[in-house]
Amino acid sequence: MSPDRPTLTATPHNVGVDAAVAAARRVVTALLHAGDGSAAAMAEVASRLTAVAEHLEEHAPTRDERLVDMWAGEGVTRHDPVTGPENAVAPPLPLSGLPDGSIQGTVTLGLPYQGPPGCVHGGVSALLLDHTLGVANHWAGDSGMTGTLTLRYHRPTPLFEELTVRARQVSVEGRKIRTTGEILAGDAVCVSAEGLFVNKHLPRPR
Ligand SMILES: CCCCCCCC/C=C\CCCCCCCC(=O)SCCNC(=O)CCNC(=O)[C@H](O)C(C)(C)COP(=O)(O)OP(=O)(O)OC[C@H]1O[C@@H](n2cnc3c(N)ncnc32)[C@H](O)[C@@H]1OP(=O)(O)O
Repeated sequence: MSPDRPTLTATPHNVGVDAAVAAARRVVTALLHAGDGSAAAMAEVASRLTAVAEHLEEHAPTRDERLVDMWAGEGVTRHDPVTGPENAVAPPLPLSGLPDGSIQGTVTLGLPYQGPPGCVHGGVSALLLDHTLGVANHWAGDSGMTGTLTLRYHRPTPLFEELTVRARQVSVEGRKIRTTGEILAGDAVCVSAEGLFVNKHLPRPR
């Protein structure tokens, strides 16, 4: 972590659940690449993956216990579907704070996130931006829940290329927080977002 660019998201460890999740992401991507015409022994793959899922389910804590754990301490940034090293659905997108108060991260998305041919699904872009705007609010000090998120899709967002996702808080008036952000490929803005967040926080599970 560089001192003028603090990391705002959990750093993945190469052991424990983080390593297993990294492997699971590879499996999801590899299955999509393989497709139905693959020469891989899919019945055996399915059986081995089912055995893994059953092993995990058998040893998991209760859902209530897990929710408490997720919402305590550093856990808060470990499970979300955008940055979370414990969440195989997350690309993941690491985010850092910049000296000007904005935040930024880079990510390259593959086939699991495809919408139009060779391009990122618009809902996936919305997910990345909603979360990044939310983290920008935390970083700025006033945060809340998304009330309205307005997106403009300027040009198709490419898969397989490094994207920059960035956001900044623009204003706070009473409980209303305005935040903006973009997804860029190189210097070109692919998607821009304007969010109206309302300062409200649901209680954390205990
Ligand atoms: C130091 C290091 C820091 C870094 C650490 C990082 C840690 C990061 C950790 C974690 C990051 C998390 C990032 C998460 C990002 C994802 C966020 C989400 O996905 S949130 C889920 C989706 N959103 C919902 O489910 C909301 C559902 N809606 C509601 O609950 C309510 O409708 C809510 C809260 C939006 C408003 O309800 P009310 O009752 O509290 O508010 P009322 O009193 O009605 O309105 C207050 C003012 O806001 C306006 N307002 C209300 N709702 C609005 C809306 N939907 N759109 C626009 N304005 C709205 C109203 O017009 C009013 O304005 P007037 O004061 O009259 O000027």
